[in-house]
Amino acid sequence: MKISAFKPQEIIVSPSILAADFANLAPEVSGAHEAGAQFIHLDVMDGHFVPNISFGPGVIGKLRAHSEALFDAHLMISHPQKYIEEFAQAGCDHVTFHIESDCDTQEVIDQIHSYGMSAGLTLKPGTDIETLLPFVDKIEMVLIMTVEPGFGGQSFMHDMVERITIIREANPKLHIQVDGGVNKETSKIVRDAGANVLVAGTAFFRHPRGMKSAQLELSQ
Ligand SMILES: O=C(CO)[C@H](O)[C@H](O)COP(=O)(O)O
Ligand SMILES: [Co+2]
Repeated sequence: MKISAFKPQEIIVSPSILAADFANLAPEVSGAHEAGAQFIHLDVMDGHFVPNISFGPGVIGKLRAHSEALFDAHLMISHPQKYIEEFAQAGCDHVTFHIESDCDTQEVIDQIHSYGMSAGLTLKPGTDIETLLPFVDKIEMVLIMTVEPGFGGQSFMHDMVERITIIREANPKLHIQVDGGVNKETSKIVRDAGANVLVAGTAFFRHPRGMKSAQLELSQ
């Protein structure tokens, strides 16, 4: 699945498997797609760029056979340039990395594109949004973090919402993804501001009435 199959006006839910049952990841991923999610958000953490360790290309490669959803990797790692080929081979369709990573930003964007994947850039809440502006015409998606990266289940940072408007004005054709504390209430706020890709971990996989209810609440 390619991101070009989706329009930036289209509302897309990207469930973060960080909140799924790690002992049952294959049915969690296939169930999310069956519930209507068109992306699967894969939070890769190296214990260095962020204080947490999650999973890597090995796990993603095993999951690939269980879903036709767009595999949307969010790399929270210090040296993304070392691993792009591995994420491509694992079956990722899209790779987002952090502008604070220790790499040449344009070189990593080009590397991602060279494997036929779409590229995304993101930034921590404390990083100036202006740093992203030189790249908005070079990538397919911007990810606005609405929590400090590293852990699921945190509260949505309302003061990040104005970043969505800034990016939407800078490039109306970009996909704008929001990640962190997205639920029934906050999804409306970010959609109204111009975001179209909604990452949800806790609100999706731990919804009391299941994934289909979560999908409906996040996209309506
Ligand atoms: O990138 C992330 C954390 O760094 C996760 O994608 C995010 O936190 C999703 O979890 P939740 O919806 O529970 O906030
Ligand atoms: Co994420």
